[in-house]
Amino acid sequence: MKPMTNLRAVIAGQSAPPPCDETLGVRLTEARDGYAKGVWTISESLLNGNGVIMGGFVGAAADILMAYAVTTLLRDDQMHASINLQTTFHRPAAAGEAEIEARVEKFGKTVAYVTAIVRQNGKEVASATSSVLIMDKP
Ligand SMILES: CC(C)(COP(=O)(O)OP(=O)(O)OC[C@H]1O[C@@H](n2cnc3c(N)ncnc32)[C@H](O)[C@@H]1OP(=O)(O)O)[C@@H](O)C(=O)NCCC(=O)NCCSC(=O)Cc1ccccc1
Repeated sequence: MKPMTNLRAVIAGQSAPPPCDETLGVRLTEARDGYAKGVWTISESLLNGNGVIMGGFVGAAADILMAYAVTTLLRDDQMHASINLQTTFHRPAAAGEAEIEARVEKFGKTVAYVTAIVRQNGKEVASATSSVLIMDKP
């Protein structure tokens, strides 16, 4: 495995984001108290055969913001991993800009329950839920 990126350092502006953020075009704009917000610049390279954005990429973008929301509540000696991800596609997403907001709904000792909403042109494009395992760093 490659070295880990410390998401707390990313939030603090002290580290570059992990490669997946750049690959997908997701940029964190705010993260605090179990909440994270970001802008997703959606490339045409993510279009599917129907001419809309492939649903898996929409879920992945939401997953990225949910990770930042959880990170705001972690101790420095903790890390996390998503253990499931469910995305509902309310409208097709198009190439261009979208906004993503993520919230930790419940932060337990070992599992956090997180939701996210993806909006484009002021309309809800997708909503996502995820359970996230909280672990001690090795
Ligand atoms: C169509 C339906 C599933 C159901 O709609 P209904 O319950 O009948 O509701 P309604 O008709 O009210 O429509 C709701 C809103 O949607 C809008 N709209 C609809 N169609 C289009 C359109 N063509 N283009 C633009 N907009 C369209 C429509 O104007 C309305 O918007 P509005 O309220 O006026 O602003 C809708 O929820 C939807 O498109 N969800 C997203 C599904 C999605 O993107 N999935 C992920 C990608 S699939 C994948 O990756 C797998 C794959 C891989 C490879 C190859 C192939 C597949």
